[in-house]
Amino acid sequence: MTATTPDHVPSYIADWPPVPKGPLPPGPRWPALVQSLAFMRYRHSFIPWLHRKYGDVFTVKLIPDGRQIVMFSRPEHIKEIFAGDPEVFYAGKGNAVLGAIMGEHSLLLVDSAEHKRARKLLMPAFSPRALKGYEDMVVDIARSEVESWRDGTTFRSLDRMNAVTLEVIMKVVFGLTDETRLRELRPLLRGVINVSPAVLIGIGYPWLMKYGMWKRFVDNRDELDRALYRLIAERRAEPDLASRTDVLSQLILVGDDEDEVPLNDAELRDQLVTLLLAGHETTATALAWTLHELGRSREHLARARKAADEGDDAYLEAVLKESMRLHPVIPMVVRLLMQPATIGGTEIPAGASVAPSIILSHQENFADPDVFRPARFLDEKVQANTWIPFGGGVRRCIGAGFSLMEGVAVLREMLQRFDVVADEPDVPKVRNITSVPRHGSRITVRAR
Ligand code: HEM
Repeated sequence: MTATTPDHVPSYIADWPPVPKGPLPPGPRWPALVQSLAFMRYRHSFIPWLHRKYGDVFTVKLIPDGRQIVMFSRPEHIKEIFAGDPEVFYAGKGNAVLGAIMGEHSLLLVDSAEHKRARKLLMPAFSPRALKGYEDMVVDIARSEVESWRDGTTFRSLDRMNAVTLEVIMKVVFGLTDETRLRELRPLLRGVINVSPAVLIGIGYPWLMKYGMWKRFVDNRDELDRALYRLIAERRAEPDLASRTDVLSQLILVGDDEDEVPLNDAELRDQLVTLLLAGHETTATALAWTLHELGRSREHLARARKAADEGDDAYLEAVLKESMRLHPVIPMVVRLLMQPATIGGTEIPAGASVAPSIILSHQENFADPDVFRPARFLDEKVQANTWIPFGGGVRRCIGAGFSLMEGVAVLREMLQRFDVVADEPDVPKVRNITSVPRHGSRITVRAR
């Protein structure tokens, strides 16, 4: 906390522009705390309700300081936001609450020149060529998961998909193969992943860190950091570094042959934790929703099974995309305005945020929005800036291609061996920032 920050203001918003006072698009007049609770807990009904009541552009006010977020859902508005000047449309500042976990260098948290540099250094590890290099490892992980399943068993697919995507992060992103190391890291990583919103909000008040769940969080994070710094030092010393195909090895090498300062240890640590938190539960959730949809329809299952048998990855990718449309994992994308900006003819003052609503865009901009129809991503032209599960512009999810590659590999391995049945409908529940299936997307698997 800075010397001038009063005690009741969390440190992560201390350097934000002041909360604007001028007129903004309409929205509820309730206290910020009430709006925040509705927004966080009931977003799948609250946001469509706001849209029905106030129209295409509306404003909500959130804690801790009653700051306004102006929500948009029309493609032409979303386009303007994604194309906005990154010096004005900040994405990182809005994620500052995650700083205590992800670290100050995290790609998700930085803006401006720092973001440009980090993004440039990380991009090669997510290029189509790099993704091809990871695929065999992902297939092995998916295969060994599926081989552990028994005919006729019923389980929460979300839990199994979380286990798969955590293995993928540890082996493909961190490049760990040694079972002892994996055993050491797994609980530390889970401790960071399972951090509760109360811990996150409390992190803005450093004096709290000596107590209870905050102390446990800080101790776990510090132990994880020590393990990660050891891993980075060992990897730097690996004689076969240049030929390794994991993400960490590529991040260590990048910049070496260019006019760019390579990532230092603290930056590498922050990007590893960021990739873990941004890539693990999101992909698992998307897969769990996909299994839910396939499990509910014999017709879609049969078509996807055929695609798995024939190696028709394009169809499996369309299944994933349609599932992510119908069940957005992340509800919205936020940009904090550092200067006033005009979106769709409305001037929004500096200090407010603008946010394309993924939930609304995926409903309002598609025909028969409640129907699960993967073919819309193959036979029909999807209009730009309507399907936005990965955000857009210079901040678009760097792991989008990675997660689709991973999702297709898991579906292919699974569907070649098992059919899935989902007996009960599932509904979204908010878990931190992701919208997971409330009942974990329970499925029964039947050997083919
Ligand atoms: C279904 C899976 C995923 C979903 C739905 C998802 C969604 C998103 C969204 C909405 C954003 C913000 C984009 C914006 O502000 O415009 C984002 C950013 C990001 N995602 Fe993902 N993501 C997924 C998987 C992954 C994976 C697998 C990784 C890495 C292994 C990853 C790493 C990141 C990073 C580092 C950013 C920050 C990018 C930046 O600010 O430049 N994500 N993701």
